[in-house]
Amino acid sequence: MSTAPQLVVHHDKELMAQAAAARLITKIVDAQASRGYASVVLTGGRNGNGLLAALSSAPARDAIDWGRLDLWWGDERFLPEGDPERNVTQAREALLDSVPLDPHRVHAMPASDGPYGKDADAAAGAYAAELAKASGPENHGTVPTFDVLMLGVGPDTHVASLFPELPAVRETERMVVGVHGAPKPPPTRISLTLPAIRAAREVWLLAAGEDKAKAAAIALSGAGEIQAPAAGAYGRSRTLWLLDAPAASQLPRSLYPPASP
Ligand SMILES: O=C1O[C@H](COP(=O)(O)O)[C@@H](O)[C@H](O)[C@H]1O
Repeated sequence: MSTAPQLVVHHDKELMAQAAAARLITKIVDAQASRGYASVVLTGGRNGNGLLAALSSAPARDAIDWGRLDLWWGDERFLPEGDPERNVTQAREALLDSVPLDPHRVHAMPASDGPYGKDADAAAGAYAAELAKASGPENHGTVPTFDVLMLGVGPDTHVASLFPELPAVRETERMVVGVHGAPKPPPTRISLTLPAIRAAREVWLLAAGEDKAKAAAIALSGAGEIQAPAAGAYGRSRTLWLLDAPAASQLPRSLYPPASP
């Protein structure tokens, strides 16, 4: 069942990143207190990396027990290990290299020079198997019930590597797929599918900057998920759109009324 999107609009992207980082710290600490561990799905892109950089400089970051945190990725650009355009490389630079994570709990998606070579579909299958292995009886299927799954929203409404109208956004069975012919470079990618995204307790969509305004307005105005993949991303218990004012500037007034005088 879909959860209705809730919106939080911050003044600018720096404030949005800091507030989202603080929100994430609280979620992780709460999950670790109640269950012993937390699981988070990271996103690439400017907004996702901005959040990680803000988390890196947040004084409260050490409230997290980094050794009991599982990290997964929503998508990856299928490039060689260490390529500066890989989402995991950027996440390592922004935060991961500076905190004491358990390497066994950092589940990066395969690289194009890894065990599956250039076969993105085989690499996607392997990641699906890794997710299935981590999914216990308390979960709902072949992916763990992530505490928080974050998604950057592209200017074309793509989320993860689910681009409008491409086969990956139509996938209903597989949890992870190889993506071919993506309109944003690189063309070959690996992505969680909408059914995998919807396994998360909370899905947070991050949209900052004027170039995201149209995408946010389309996705939040009843568009279909094939044409606007962001419209199909929701969590089991919460769907949260975290925006800055420029990204919220084209939202219908019913969703984001002007501030009271
Ligand atoms: O290529 C990607 O783009 C999206 C959005 O990135 P942004 O820079 O426009 O915020 C990102 O969410 C995705 O993970 C990434 O692979």
